[in-house]
Amino acid sequence: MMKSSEVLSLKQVSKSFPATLRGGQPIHILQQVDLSLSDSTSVAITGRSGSGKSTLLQISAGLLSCDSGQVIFENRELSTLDDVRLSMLRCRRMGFIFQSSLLLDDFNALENVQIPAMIAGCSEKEAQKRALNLLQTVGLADRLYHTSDQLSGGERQRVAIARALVNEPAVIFADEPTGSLDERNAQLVEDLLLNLVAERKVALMLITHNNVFAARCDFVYHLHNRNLEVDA
Ligand SMILES: Nc1ncnc2c1ncn2[C@@H]1O[C@H](COP(=O)(O)OP(=O)(O)OP(=O)(O)O)[C@@H](O)[C@H]1O
Repeated sequence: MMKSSEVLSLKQVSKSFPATLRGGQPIHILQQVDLSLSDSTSVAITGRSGSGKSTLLQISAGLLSCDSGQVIFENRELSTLDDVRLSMLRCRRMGFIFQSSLLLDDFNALENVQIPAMIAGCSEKEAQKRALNLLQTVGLADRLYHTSDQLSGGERQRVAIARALVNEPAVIFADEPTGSLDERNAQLVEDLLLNLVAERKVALMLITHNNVFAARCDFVYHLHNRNLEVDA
């Protein structure tokens, strides 16, 4: 078996949000959280609504800063990077999938996948080649020229998966990727994501309320009382 290497590591990460009401107390969301994520590995984070799952994902991706602790991504501590470097790192090394696919309305499926590759520095030809290949992988070879409004919810989410992979990221952050899908499409997206982790040696951080999907991941953590507990 091939040895996997660490892609992302959180060390003693804490985060509070300031009180929104005058005189109120800050809300402590995360307290000294440790987490490690390696390539070809999937980690699911579950927890009740408001427990801090999305906050944890945003901190892991450098979209939000933590109050204390370290977030180390491919040997770089995110807090040491300026906004431009952080954006380039996100664009080139991280893929994102959210509950809603967030496709660009004025562009077709092929362009939606191709554009992030061009932003990352690929030539138009190379970007199109990658996009075509990925859209075939997610079963959308016959939907290349459909715009967002001409695609079903499940198809849009599969375009979002192809888009997340186009720059060959080290990690995919998926926040409730099946949350708005019916059972059949959710199953399709689950299978696709987990197969891609194995095939493309990518790491997956999955936030989900779906315990069955979570249980298919290599590790399952439950966010409770501001920290991660191993799900028994
Ligand atoms: N910018 C902010 N300012 C103040 N409070 C915030 C902010 N962002 C999130 N929160 C609060 O932090 C808590 C955790 O939010 P978060 O979105 O991380 O939870 P979650 O576990 O992902 O929830 P859900 O499952 O409902 O999506 C919530 O109580 C939320 O109201």
